[in-house]
Formats: sequence, structure tokens, C-alpha cells
Amino acid sequence: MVLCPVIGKLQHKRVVLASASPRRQEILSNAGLRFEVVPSRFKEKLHKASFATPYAYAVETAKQKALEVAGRMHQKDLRAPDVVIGADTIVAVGAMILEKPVDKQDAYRMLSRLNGKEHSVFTGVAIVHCCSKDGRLDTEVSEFYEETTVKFSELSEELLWEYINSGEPMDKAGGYGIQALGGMLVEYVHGDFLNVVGFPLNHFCKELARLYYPPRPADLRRVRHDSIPAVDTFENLSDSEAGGADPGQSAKGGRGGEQADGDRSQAPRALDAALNGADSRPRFPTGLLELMDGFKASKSREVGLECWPCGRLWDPAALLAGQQVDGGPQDTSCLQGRPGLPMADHADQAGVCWGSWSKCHPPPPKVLFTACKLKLFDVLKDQGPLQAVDVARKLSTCAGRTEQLLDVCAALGLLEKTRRGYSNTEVATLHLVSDGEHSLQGVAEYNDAHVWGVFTRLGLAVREGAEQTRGALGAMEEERLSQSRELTLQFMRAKHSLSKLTAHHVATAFDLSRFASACDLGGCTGILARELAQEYPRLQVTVFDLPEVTELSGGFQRGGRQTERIRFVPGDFFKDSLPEADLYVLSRMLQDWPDDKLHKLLSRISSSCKPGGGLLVAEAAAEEEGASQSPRLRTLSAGQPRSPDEHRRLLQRHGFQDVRVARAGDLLCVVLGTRAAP
Ligand SMILES: C[S@@+](CC[C@H](N)C(=O)[O-])C[C@H]1O[C@@H](n2cnc3c(N)ncnc32)[C@H](O)[C@@H]1O
Repeated sequence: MVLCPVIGKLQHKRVVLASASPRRQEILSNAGLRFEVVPSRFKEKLHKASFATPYAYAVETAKQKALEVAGRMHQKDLRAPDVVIGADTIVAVGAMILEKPVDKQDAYRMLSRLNGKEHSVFTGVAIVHCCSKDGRLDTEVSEFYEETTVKFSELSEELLWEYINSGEPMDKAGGYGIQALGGMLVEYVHGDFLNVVGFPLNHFCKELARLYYPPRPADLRRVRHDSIPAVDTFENLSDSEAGGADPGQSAKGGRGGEQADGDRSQAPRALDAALNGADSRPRFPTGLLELMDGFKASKSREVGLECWPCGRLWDPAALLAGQQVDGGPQDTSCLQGRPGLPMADHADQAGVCWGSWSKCHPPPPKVLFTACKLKLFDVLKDQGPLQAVDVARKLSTCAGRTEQLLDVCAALGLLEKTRRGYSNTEVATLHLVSDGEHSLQGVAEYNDAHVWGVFTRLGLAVREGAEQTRGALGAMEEERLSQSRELTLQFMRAKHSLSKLTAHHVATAFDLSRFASACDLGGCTGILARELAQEYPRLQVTVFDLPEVTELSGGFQRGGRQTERIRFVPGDFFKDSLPEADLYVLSRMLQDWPDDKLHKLLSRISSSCKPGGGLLVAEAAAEEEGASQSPRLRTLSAGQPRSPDEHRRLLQRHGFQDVRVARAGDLLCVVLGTRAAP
């Protein structure tokens, strides 16, 4: 879809709309934007007379609304969202600004002023890019306004009062809502209709296009060659066009690199840092991981562990143990009085239901795994764009099936399909080609070869009522341990590539310079240890992991000065004494363990930790309490993510105090507690 590239630029960011207006929410969600709603508490009381124009007032109000939300969210969990959108709509007759009426008389005064005349509707919009660094909030604001002219018909007093008595005018700027009854008052509209409704979507997309796709001389040249009219609209921009679709260039560095360069030239500073970073770390590819990992949740859905219509979860361990669960899968109360609705419709309402999809189509994760296994993204990186027949020839596969595979990959946002053929999207270039610095092929390979099977068997176990109490991860861990060296290596490659994306965020979520030594329990290939050693020049780091893992960790080391301060110690943290350290670290270790193991591990750490020492925990985080919960988080792990408060309580329960919580990257919650004197 042509509009996707612009809105899609916000896809992997945490976007917040600082407005309670349901109309704005509807416009933006209809456009495919995913966002949270945090209404601003900024009081709309700027001194109107101090603004030279009505729109200057609207823009300033929009900006203050967005900044208030960014500041409040940053203060609350020390991490602001990536983008906050603020908007303010006003109606102006000449220089006079009409906002929302305070009562019916006020509504009457406003509507009488508009009666039979033209007026202007202005919406000021502020897009605030946020960046939290060292506990400070850095913001960059892009702002604009849109004006639409509206003419009211000559309206009788009677009609005006009838409209006022309908109650509609009361929460609307200028005292009318064009999208509902108020539409009857309007003779004509010149300009963007949605601007009058409350949000100028078209201008917003153009603004995103300006921010994310700055024009470059090469693009202009190419447009002339291709004889495509150079129209100043976001509709012409796709990733391929903005990044340069020259196949020669694409073969050299991939569009990811080119795109980054293009963005870097004009994107705001905070945004630039977030996108590319001083250290060129990419954004956390949430959507892609959701695709690779989401089947864990969907497999649970298939066997009824999660009710997909309402998203209610049942404890898998309880089901595995054959216990009766209140309101089990047959309970249809969650269908909210509409039990007759077909399953697919409920699935739609609940988001994705791969469980039911998998019965008739290849499920999306399998499509992705197959494409990786065939090295499809490698071929397109080196030789794309390619037509389906050419891809099939290069992969030695059936042309018809290959085309289907390519089309599903395009629908999943992994490929782009244009007249010239298929090519990798930015996310595929970054994460799905085999030799990329940030390749997640290891995750795809391990999930395909191993995890998929484990979760399928988990489903069978539940259907057959097997008496198992282990969590899914426990089953996987034990299976891995009893199997081959190749499987362990595969597992390590998967964890290694994921950790590469998160380690820096974990290491820098708090200032850890007060600690002289750290022990990363379950530290696997030592990626986080390396990042810690790099960030804190006097820190000595121990990586503690099972012997079969530490034995193979050598193959993942890159050398470098900080390596001298890192040592690998083999052991089992449930049985062996833990190495001494000022700071213990658990990264992505807690979520999947059943409760008894979790508490055993925490209590062993608590006993080893000296008073004043620390425990740092990093996990995928549930959204803050009260915010609308995103189903995507549930799919990132077999277990259910805990909220920041649950993490805090967990550490407190095991003797840690002054527990602080920070968000790191897109989805991680990092918690630091200090061991109290026993
Ligand atoms: C989910 S991975 C997390 C790896 C790493 N911390 C990260 O953030 O990517 C779990 C790690 O814990 C290790 N592990 C599991 N059971 C263990 C045990 N009993 N003792 C020590 N390490 C263990 C695994 O070998 C693996 O490296």
C-alpha cells in the first residue's frame, strides 16, 4: 500500500498520542498507526492575544500538550516514548478564536457567529521526538498547522437550538462536529476535511515524509530517468524510492545503509540518534521478533491456554498438570453476548490468530523460517529486485510456489514488491541476510529447528492430558541439554544475535560505575559482559553458565581490550556456589521459569550478594499498569511478561531495596535493586 512507507516509519517506535479525542484516535488508527493514548494534562489557557495569528496559538498549544506528556512519561519511568504527537483544533472567525463552548449559551453565541459565513478551522500539530539519555529527556519538535475553510448555510434559530439541544456541540471546537449532525449545517468545505474533524492526516504524512525521506539529488535524477512525474506528495515515496532503487547500489550495501545515510542528513537529532545511534545500533525489531516467536503464544491458543477472543490467559502449568481451570476454554462468556460470531471474526477482534490460520495456511513464522532456510533474503540482497521466476531459478525451487512465498513475505513486510520485482525491505536487509552484523538468522534457525517442535508437542501433551508441570521453557532447556553440541550451538547463536540488539540498552539503563565486579548469570556467549566491560572500564565481569555453554563460548569472542576483564565460569546456578560479585545480572532469565525455580534462583542470589551489592534484571516488560496492553508482548516469550511493579516486588521480596525500574530499548524493562543488610 502506497501510504505504508510513511506511517510504517513509526511502526517500530513507541508512539504516544497526547490527546483524548476519539476522533483523532480513529483517524490515526485507521491510517494504520499503532500508538498508546496518554491524554495531556496541559491546561489550554495560553494567552490568545499574545499570538500574532490563530494558528500560532493552535501550534503552541499542540506543542505544550505533547511536551507535557513526554515530560510526565519520562519522569515516571525514566524513559520517554520515541514519539509524542500533540494536536489542537480551533475555529477562527477573522482573528477571533473559538474553542469548545462552556455551556449552551456559549454554543449558541459561537454558532450564531458562524451562521451563513465562512470561517477557518486550524489544527496545530506537534511531533515530538524524544530521547532519554543519562536520566535526561532530550526532545526535538516538528510542528505545522493546517487550515480548512468551512461555510455554514443560513440557519434558522430553531435549527440552531435543535442542534445545541442534541448535546453534540459541547466538546467540539467552534461548537460543531462536522462528522456527525453538524455536517448538516455545512454548505461547503475547502481543504482537508479530516482537519475539521480534528487531525490533518494528509499534512501529517507529508511531514513524516519530510522528516524521514529527505529528498536527495540522486532521487531527483532517477525520477527524471523513469519519467515519473515529480509530484510533491508522500504518495510517491516508498522505501525503495527514498533509499534509491538502483539495483547496483542495492547489491553493494543494501538499502538499510543507504536509508540510514539519507535519514541522517535531515532527520532531527534525537530521532537520528534513535534510528542510527552514535554507535549505529538499529532499533529493536519488535515486529520481526513477534513474527519469529509469536507461534509460542499461538500454539498455546490452539490448545486453549489463551482465549483468543478476549485474550484471557490460563496458567499453562495448571493445564499441563490437568487441573480444572475456572472459565476454561469452553467458557464463552468472553464473547460478550455474541457467541454466534464466527471464530475468524473474534480472531480479528483480538488481533492475530495464527492458531486457526495454521489449520489452512502455512503460518507466518513458518513462511519466514522457510525463506531464511532457502537464503531468499541473501539472494535478493545481492541481486534484487528480482522477478519471481528469477528467484525460483536461483533457489532451484518451483516458480509457482516461490511466487506464493514471495507474496506472503511481501504481505508480512519482509519484502517489497514493485514492477521491477521483489526486494528486501529495510528490516530484512538488517536482520534477515545471513552475514549482517545484526542478523537474526540464528533465531529463525533455532526456532524452526527446535522451538517450533517443542511447542507443537506441548500442544499434544495438553490434548492428551499429560501429567507435566514443567513450563515450556523448562521442557526446552532439558531437551537442549540432553541433545547434541550442534543444538547447543544453534541455541547460542540465537541468544547471541538477540543479545547483540539489547545488551547496550541493558548495560546503560543505569549508571553501574559504583560496582567493581559483576556476574552475569546465564550469560551465554558473553555479549552483555562485553558491553558492561566496554561501558565501565574498571569492571571485572564473570559469565556464569552451564559447562556445555561456556565450553563453546570461545567461538563467539571477538578479542579486544575489554576481553581481559571477562572470564567464563562453568556451573549450575541451582546447585553450585555462585561466583562472588558486587553486582549480579540476570538478563532474559526469569520470565520463563516456573515460580519455584524462579524463587530458588533469586534466593540463592540474595544469599550470595553482600549488603550494598546489586541485582540487575532485564526482561521483556509488560506495559505500565493502566496503559492499554499490547498483545505483541505476550508473543515474545513463552512466559507472560511482568509489569515494572511486579519486577519491583519480586526483588523486594528477596531482600533488595531502593529498587529502580527503567525501560530500555523498545521492550525491555531493566530493574536495579540494592541488597539490604539481612
Ligand atoms: C534465555 S538464555 C539467556 C541468555 C542471556 N542471558 C541473554 O540475555 O541472552 C538462558 C541462559 O541461561 C543458561 N542456563 C540455563 N540454566 C542454567 C543453570 N542451571 N545454570 C547456569 N546457567 C543456566 C542457559 O544456558 C542460557 O545461556
